[in-house]
Amino acid sequence: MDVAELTKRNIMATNTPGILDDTTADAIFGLMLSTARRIPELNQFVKDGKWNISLQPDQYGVDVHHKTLGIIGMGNIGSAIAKRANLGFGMNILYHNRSRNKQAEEAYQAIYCDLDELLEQSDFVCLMVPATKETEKLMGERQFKKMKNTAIFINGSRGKNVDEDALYDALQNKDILAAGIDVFTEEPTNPKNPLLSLKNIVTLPHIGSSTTECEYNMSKLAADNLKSGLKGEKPPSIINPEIFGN
Ligand SMILES: NC(=O)C1=CN([C@@H]2O[C@H](COP(=O)(O)OP(=O)(O)OC[C@H]3O[C@@H](n4cnc5c(N)ncnc54)[C@H](OP(=O)(O)O)[C@@H]3O)[C@@H](O)[C@H]2O)C=CC1
Ligand SMILES: O=CC(=O)O
Repeated sequence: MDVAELTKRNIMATNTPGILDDTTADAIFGLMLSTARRIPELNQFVKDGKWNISLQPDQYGVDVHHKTLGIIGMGNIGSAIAKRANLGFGMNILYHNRSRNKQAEEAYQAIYCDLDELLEQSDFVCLMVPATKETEKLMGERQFKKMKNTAIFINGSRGKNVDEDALYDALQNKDILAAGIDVFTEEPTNPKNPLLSLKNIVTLPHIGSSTTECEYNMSKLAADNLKSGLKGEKPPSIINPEIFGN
């Protein structure tokens, strides 16, 4: 939304913050586990009736626990991912924002890094920044080349934040081990998207907040916002409260 323009025209803008943080973090952490342990691929292997000898080394996944997770965008959802990773899986947390997140540093021993340092040191890189002019194609050829070739890239943010051609090349050339993505540049993605032809990527149809409970809670808050707005009252989660004056 162009909030500045809405404010100029005295139009209320609302959203549903907070409600989806844990639900989205569950989905993105699940994507990370699925990619590292190759769960969708091995699920298919069993269902296709191919499990007739013991698993071969070329089917092994990689560990998640005690590895280093780099979170680009340590905000609400990034912090919920860091909580799961650090307190649940004993992972070391690196993060990059434009500003420091002292709360995450204290609660999850997260270490602030510049972007290149994070990319070079992380076993998992998880992108959780908003889509802005500044973050468009934040992950491109140069950034994928900085990552370890044993590392896994996860995008739980917005498709536009990644150069999909560069991601394809990085996966195809084995510059990185694998990727898990919940979001695409164009959604729904074209079934001919070259990324879908690769074995070392796990894809989801933007399911971050898609649980029965979370969708209900978001709808309810959206309805509460609308009801207040229609009565001329300040909605519970208004983005531009300045239109009500101080
Ligand atoms: N997959 C899904 O279903 C969902 C995806 N999302 C996506 O996740 C995004 C993050 O959500 P949420 O955690 O709630 O947002 P927050 O605003 O809480 O966090 C965003 C973080 O990104 C950082 N950031 C912003 N711009 C930059 C930049 N240019 N460079 C580095 N860091 C930056 C911010 O820190 P600082 O300002 O200090 O830079 C902040 O820590 C959403 O914008 C949305 O696109 C959200 C919900 C569900
Ligand atoms: O990506 C989903 C959202 O709610 O934002």
